[in-house]
Amino acid sequence: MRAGIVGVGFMGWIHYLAYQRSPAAEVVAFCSSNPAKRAGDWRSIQGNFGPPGEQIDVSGLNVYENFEDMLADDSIDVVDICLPPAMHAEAIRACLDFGKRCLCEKPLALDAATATDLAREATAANLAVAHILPLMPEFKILVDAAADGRFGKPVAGRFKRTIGPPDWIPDFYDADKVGGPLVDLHVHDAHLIRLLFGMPRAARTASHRRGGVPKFYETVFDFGDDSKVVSAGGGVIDSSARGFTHGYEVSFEAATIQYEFAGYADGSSALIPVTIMHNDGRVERPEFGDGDPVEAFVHEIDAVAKWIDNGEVSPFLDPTIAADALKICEMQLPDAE
Ligand SMILES: NC(=O)C1=CN([C@@H]2O[C@H](COP(=O)(O)OP(=O)(O)OC[C@H]3O[C@@H](n4cnc5c(N)ncnc54)[C@H](OP(=O)(O)O)[C@@H]3O)[C@@H](O)[C@H]2O)C=CC1
Ligand SMILES: O=C1CO[C@H](CO)[C@@H](O)[C@@H]1O
Repeated sequence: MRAGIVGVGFMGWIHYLAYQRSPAAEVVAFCSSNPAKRAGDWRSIQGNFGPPGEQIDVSGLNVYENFEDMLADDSIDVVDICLPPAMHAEAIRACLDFGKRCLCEKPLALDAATATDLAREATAANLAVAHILPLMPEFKILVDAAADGRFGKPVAGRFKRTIGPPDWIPDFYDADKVGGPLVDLHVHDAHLIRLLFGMPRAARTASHRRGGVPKFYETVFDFGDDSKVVSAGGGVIDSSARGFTHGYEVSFEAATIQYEFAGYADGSSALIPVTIMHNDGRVERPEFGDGDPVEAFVHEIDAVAKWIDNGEVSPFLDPTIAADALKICEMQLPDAE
């Protein structure tokens, strides 16, 4: 599979690294508004995991300033959209108009209505959405276990995802540009909850807000009966000492799985490794390699290559489920109850 990346920022760089490692895919082109990046100087890129941006060799790549010029490049099988959230819908529609298939970073759009329209207009035949959690081994175990029933059905889940102030993201709390932490951050867990438990019918949320946009929240989801007890919380705390925390405790009928990772501004970190507490009292800690965060993106790119090369659509990349994740985020808004 031959890809062209648009938007050379944090995710553009991480996806680029994943293509270098993927046996099934390669980057053949990229599009950037920045002349230094077009010349291969990607050292200005900032992010919160993975290696820092580097000088890359652009000699074998088709480099574009104008997105439409890249869309007309016949050597590209898939356009990899790594633009900010507010630019996703227009970029996807431009790909569809040119008859190009695309992979778009999460969130699919800034609101559920636009996301639902996009999923309908595009379909899973020509649009994939890059929701990474189900491809991270620490989270994949949950979706795999729910799918194969090895521990019975999932019956309860508590999810957590919290960051320090994301000062590196302009307009973070602007509902028309990024959408704040529910749409940009919690959407990861909303997508996972949708995959594991199906669609909740409502939610009750308590939140601190900034300019009307939830900043820190706790939500309990309503699935219509008490057979599924699911909650999620997180957002932004006021301390830059926190880099990033995510984790969960998910109970299946026969076992409960726990995991949590926290990274701090001083470079330290804390980990509760994936721990399976079987109902019969056994404790199991499966091995998941060295925790290299780029590896999950290699799995993601490999899944996209299967889609492009064989038409095999992964449910993890399905735009309808990505749109459902945004519907869940909107259930959690203060005026949604
Ligand atoms: N899956 C995951 O774990 C993560 C996903 N994301 C998602 O990836 C997407 C991109 O986020 P991220 O890479 O962090 O963002 P960055 O700001 O780092 O990169 C976005 C890039 O888009 C290009 N761009 C073009 N026009 C604009 C504009 N008007 N304003 C800003 N950038 C513009 C720029 O690239 P250029 O200079 O080349 O034009 C910019 O570097 C978002 O949807 C985000 O939610 C983000 C982090 C983690
Ligand atoms: O996982 C992530 C860390 O936080 C960022 C800011 O909300 C998100 O964009 C990203 O998806």
